Amino acid sequence: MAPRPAMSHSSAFLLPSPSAAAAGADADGAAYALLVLNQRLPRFAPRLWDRAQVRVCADGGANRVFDGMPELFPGQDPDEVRRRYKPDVIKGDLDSVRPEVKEYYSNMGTQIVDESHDQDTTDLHKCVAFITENSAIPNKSNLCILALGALGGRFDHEMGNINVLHLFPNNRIILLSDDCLIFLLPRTHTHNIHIERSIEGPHCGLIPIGAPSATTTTTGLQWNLDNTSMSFGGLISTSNIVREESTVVTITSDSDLIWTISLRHHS
Ligand SMILES: Nc1ncnc2c1ncn2[C@@H]1O[C@H](COP(=O)(O)OP(=O)(O)OP(=O)(O)O)[C@@H](O)[C@H]1O
Ligand SMILES: Cc1ncc(C[n+]2csc(CCO)c2C)c(N)n1
Repeated sequence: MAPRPAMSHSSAFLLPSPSAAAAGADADGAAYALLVLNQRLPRFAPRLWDRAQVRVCADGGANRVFDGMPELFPGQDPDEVRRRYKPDVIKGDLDSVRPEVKEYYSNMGTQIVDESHDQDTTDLHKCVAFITENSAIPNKSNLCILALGALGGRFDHEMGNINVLHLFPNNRIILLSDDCLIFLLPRTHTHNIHIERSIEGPHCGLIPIGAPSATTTTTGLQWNLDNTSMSFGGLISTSNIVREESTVVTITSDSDLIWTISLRHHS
């Protein structure tokens, strides 16, 4: 295979360290946009909210912020918590956000974008397009979109969410739940995935969802691939494990692949 440029990946945005918490950017210069979907908020939602430079709710995701943020701070006044976590934008076909939630945030200055005329793209798709097309968002070339609540729910929604990764292969988008994260590894690059052992692993998978792969090569895994082909109906790499001594997993493939890794529950 022709040599290809390297792309680095890190889940350091999930670390509880205060040094990573400088609003909007981390040590590598990555900037974050937070996208809240219509599923229960993961426990680390407030941490990611504080680190993001823009916060967008996909339709019913606004209900989850309204109801869920106060639940994550049980000793505190719910309205005070809600004022701290005000979305910048609520966007979608707006058939799931409750009227009183829409009004509450609208009165606080949240931008409400009604796209109910478009019944051919999902709310996640609409929100990713909004972020990538919005010229007011700085650091776009380093921007990583973190989508909360994208996994572990209805299977059609999950597949729609994974399709969005394939629709925007040139944007960094990470789908998250309480249990795992996933992102796309474009075939144009070789990938160096830095493993944050305190928060992720060891279980992982490498899956050719969009198209079969004729050749994939990895290092750092218990079951590495060595110029191996993968396809549905043949081999796909599930229930793999990051080797104990590996700080980096490397992956090169002729096809776009999905990388997934488990999240640890104490983080
Ligand atoms: N159960 C779920 N599993 C995974 N993702 C979900 C789930 N529910 C919602 N989402 C995500 O949150 C976004 C907003 O959800 P919402 O329920 O507001 O959408 P919706 O378009 O009204 O869904 P539908 O009409 O298909 O039920 C969806 O586009 C999807 O990306
Ligand atoms: C072939 C086909 N299948 C399903 C839908 C329905 N759909 C897809 S995205 C969406 C919006 C959800 O907020 C809806 C209703 C369609 N349009 N075309």
